[in-house]
Amino acid sequence: MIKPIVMLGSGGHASVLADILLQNNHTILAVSSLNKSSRPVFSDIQHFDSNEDVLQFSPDKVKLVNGLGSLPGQSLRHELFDYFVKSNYQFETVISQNAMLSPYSTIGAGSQIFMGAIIQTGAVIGDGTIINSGVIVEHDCHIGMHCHIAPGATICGGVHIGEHTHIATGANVIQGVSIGKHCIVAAGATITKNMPDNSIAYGYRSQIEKRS
Ligand SMILES: CC(=O)SCCNC(=O)CCNC(=O)[C@H](O)C(C)(C)COP(=O)(O)OP(=O)(O)OC[C@H]1O[C@@H](n2cnc3c(N)ncnc32)[C@H](O)[C@@H]1OP(=O)(O)O
Repeated sequence: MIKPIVMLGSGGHASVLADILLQNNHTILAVSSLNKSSRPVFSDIQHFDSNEDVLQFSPDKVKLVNGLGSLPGQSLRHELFDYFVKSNYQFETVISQNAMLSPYSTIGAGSQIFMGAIIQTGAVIGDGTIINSGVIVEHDCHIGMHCHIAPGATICGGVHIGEHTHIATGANVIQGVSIGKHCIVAAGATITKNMPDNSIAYGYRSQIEKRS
């Protein structure tokens, strides 16, 4: 049975998710966010102003969708994920009908694959990771949990990316590179060398630095 959805958050990221869910014929029972959204996609959906209100829905009866966006240095998104998983909730995996996924790719629980994304054969996407609009994840890439691959980034074949790493919009990562955990690849950067955990890289001929 397809369980109805409770959405956490109602900002821009949540609205894209709601759009995909409705196109995929899901029912969104409620949205939880501090302020009631004026976005049309949420207009007919019940609103709660606290995440505590979500607990009134039994974990057996609903699935959650993590509608919080993710930018470098922010941790609320995965903290919320961990809090609700500890309370026995499951997060729905959201995949746009307009994404192209190889049947030989593996998509982790609660991950989100947006319009125009391409995920090739042998690729593995970790739990809770966002593959945003127009991202290319080439064959045999391994992307860890709670990463965000932002719009238009290209990850070439066989790349490994550790958990909680942000690959910003328009970045390019060449084939075979390893990027550690908690890294940031800045918007438009080109990565040609391995990056250690907790490092950041900027620019066309990317300088890799320790994160402060
Ligand atoms: C649907 C959606 O919208 S999802 C959102 C997707 N968005 C992203 O992925 C963007 C993520 N953010 C980035 O990539 C940012 O560039 C970051 C986080 C890496 C850097 O941000 P900050 O550390 O705040 O840099 P800040 O804005 O303070 O700039 C510091 C300097 O670096 C420069 N700089 C910042 N980002 C970059 C970049 N990507 N490439 C080159 N230079 C940069 C700035 O111009 C500035 O230079 P200046 O000192 O000469 O003026």
